[in-house]
Amino acid sequence: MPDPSRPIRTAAVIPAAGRGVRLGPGAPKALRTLGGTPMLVHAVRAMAASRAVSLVVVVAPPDGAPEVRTLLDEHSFGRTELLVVPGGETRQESVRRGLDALPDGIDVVLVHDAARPLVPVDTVDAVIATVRSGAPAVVPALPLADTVKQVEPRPRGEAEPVTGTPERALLRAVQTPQGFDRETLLKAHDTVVEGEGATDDAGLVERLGAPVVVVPGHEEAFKVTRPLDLVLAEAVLARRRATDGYV
Ligand SMILES: Nc1ccn([C@@H]2O[C@H](COP(=O)(O)OP(=O)(O)OP(=O)(O)O)[C@@H](O)[C@H]2O)c(=O)n1
Ligand SMILES: C[C@](O)(CO)[C@H](O)COP(=O)(O)O
Repeated sequence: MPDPSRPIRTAAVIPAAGRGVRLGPGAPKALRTLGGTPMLVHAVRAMAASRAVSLVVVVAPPDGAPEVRTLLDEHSFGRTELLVVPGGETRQESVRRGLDALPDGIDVVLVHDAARPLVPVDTVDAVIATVRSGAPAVVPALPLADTVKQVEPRPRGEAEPVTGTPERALLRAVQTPQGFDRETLLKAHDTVVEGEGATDDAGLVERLGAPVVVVPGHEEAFKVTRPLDLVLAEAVLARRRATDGYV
């Protein structure tokens, strides 16, 4: 039985073990710089900016945990505690390793892509507040600007037959941090096996049949995936530095 007088503790797991193949050749994506600072450092700062987040678990490239620890030790994240663990071959495996490192006493868990370095703190806080108010799984998301077609996939270069057009007003593009009641997220990772097609943590929870809710996301929480995203991220960061004194 949970002790109602114990304060709710929130931790963030940051999967940062991806290679960044779509960004092109270079260092692992999380270690590439944005305005001279590694993307991962921006992502950790974004989580530490929330007063609710007391611990950040960074999931480093599988053979790079000591280097990532050294890099993070060169920066200050206020009172937020940091752990660094090695990641796995897939995002799901990397998140699982981060969850395994969580100490007792954490009730709410955020999972946040290192590849979304510029998520504003208001979005982080809105996700946490919604989990704390009783929702077991919360995702920030935005309506789509484009119409979406379902297709029969064909090899690259071949025309793909369209099989349907989902109603756009019912669709949302999902971002991170996604927020969870810890037990729900652990159960989802324990239950849903890799390869069942979940591309995010909320997708694992959906497969349990547990409710997932959406709160408004933010345009600046976009994922740095392709080279053009890096151009946009540099521009957003330069504007923040010029107008908000952001580091
Ligand atoms: N084995 C993996 C794969 C991905 N990630 C992390 O999951 C997040 C979202 O993944 P994505 O943007 O797809 O990153 P990459 O896998 O690095 O990109 P790509 O698919 O282009 O290689 C990133 O922060 C990435 O570091 C991870 O921790 N472990
Ligand atoms: C978790 C995520 O960022 C939500 O949009 C996304 O699903 C990650 O996908 P990726 O292909 O692993 O980047």
